[in-house]
Amino acid sequence: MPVVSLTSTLDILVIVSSFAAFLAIRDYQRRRGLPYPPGPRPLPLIGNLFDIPKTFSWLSYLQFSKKHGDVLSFHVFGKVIVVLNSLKANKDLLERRGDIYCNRPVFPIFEMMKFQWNVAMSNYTESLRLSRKLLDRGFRPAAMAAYRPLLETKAHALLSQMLANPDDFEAHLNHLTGSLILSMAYGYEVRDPNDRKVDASKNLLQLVSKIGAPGSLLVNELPFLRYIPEWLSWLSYKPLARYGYDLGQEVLHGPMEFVRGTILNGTAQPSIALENLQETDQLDEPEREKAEEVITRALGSVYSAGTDTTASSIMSFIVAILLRPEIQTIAQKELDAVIGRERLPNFEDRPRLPFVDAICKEVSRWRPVTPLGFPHASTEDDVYKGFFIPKGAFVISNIWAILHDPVMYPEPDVFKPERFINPNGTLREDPVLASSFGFGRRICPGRHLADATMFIAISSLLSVFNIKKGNSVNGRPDMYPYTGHGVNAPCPFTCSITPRDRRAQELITANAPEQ
Ligand code: HEM
Repeated sequence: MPVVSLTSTLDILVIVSSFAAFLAIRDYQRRRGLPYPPGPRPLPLIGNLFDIPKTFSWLSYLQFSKKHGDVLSFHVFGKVIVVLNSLKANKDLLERRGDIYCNRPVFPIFEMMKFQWNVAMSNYTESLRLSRKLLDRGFRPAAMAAYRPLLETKAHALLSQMLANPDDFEAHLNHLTGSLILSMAYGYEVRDPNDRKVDASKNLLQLVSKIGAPGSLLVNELPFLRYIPEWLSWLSYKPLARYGYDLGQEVLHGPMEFVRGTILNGTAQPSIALENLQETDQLDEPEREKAEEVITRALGSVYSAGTDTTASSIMSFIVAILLRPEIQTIAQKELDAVIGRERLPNFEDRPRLPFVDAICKEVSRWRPVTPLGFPHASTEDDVYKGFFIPKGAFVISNIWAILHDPVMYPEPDVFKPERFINPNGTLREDPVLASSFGFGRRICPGRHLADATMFIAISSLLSVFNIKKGNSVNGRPDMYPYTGHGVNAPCPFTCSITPRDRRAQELITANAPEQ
């Protein structure tokens, strides 16, 4: 008996080693002998699984890049993940070779959620191209100029909510960004502070940001785990997928059903949905259905991507003021000199408010809300700097590394709006900052809206409120931890937001929009 079992063990070893050798030779031939980009040494089978932390992975990638160079590769269960840590590598690949790096990687959990309808998850297909066209048109700078009165009104509503209930500042910021998108995209006015539509998009983005990073969920690395049946409750991914599916469908169809209802009863408000649906009127049936699908997908995608991102950035602005209160004093001096105390700021003031503008820029640099952007995937084998990048590789932009480069930005971890002010007091434009919105064909279509929202919210808050430290954060003053997820937001904290004086309070009340 022992002889037989020894033989079979040897047999298995021979079969496994031969298979591994076969895979290694096939891989070598495919690479034509070229190496993968450098990185930490992978373990057999699991590869670098344990080298990729579930949170704050951008910091680990940055450390690895100091040892191995700006283009890294990691291997997890045979999947190749390439991380680009410099502006040059991102521009060379994602922009100059944008036709190769325009797909999105496959995430089994998102397939289980049937989430491919979302533009951010979709490959660069014809339907995606049409959705992008619609979004690029709907959120282009000229369109943003037309939305300025809406943005200003929403900022005034933010101020009056802050005055009434300052402790709920996070909810008010989500309300601002969510209600803006719902109004622009669907003509839907959010009246209730607990509106489910705002919560649904925020919850969806938070879920996606938690489960969509490499190494964050085992089913993404071992797709067969998706078949674990539901009765093995704590091992099965099916309940999570169903929760994500339901949330996704609510975000995709809820507001569009609202628009269709208002068209039928004649109360539809101007919106990107209405404008595009009207254009489909002349189309015949199959084309019309396809066009409606493009509109639904495109707008569902901005609704899910545009709320939590901008709100989290404005939360980081509050954290920055708590850490460097003197910045608030300088900004308020500038606001008082340019605008006075008799009115609230508007977009026409922006060119004369370089310091406030520098604060907005520094927030995006200091705490980029999507430090790793969203992964691209390559559509064919490629070679860069002599390294082999296989078709289907995950390609990740380490936006954090670019915006924390100490040569470009000395003392990168310190919040310093001054770095964007020229010696003559004017604003220093910095094209590198655009990296916070990604690269190439998949660059964020909402970047102009995000920029305008941040300016109007930050300038309005500074003009009438004093933001100061609250009690403490978990007993540790001056510590403002972040989630470390794909959307990197501050963890809940307290602070005091009070009107600067009686005049400020009157201004807020006088400008509060009617509910
Ligand atoms: C501070 C705010 C924001 C930041 C930092 C941000 C950043 C990003 C980044 C890094 C990407 C991935 C780009 C790439 O793949 O290279 C992205 C994609 C996207 N963003 Fe934003 N974003 C913000 C706000 C918004 C807003 C307000 C909207 C909606 C109006 C929006 C809609 C989208 C969509 C739909 C995509 C997917 C694009 C695609 O896959 O083709 N984002 N964003």
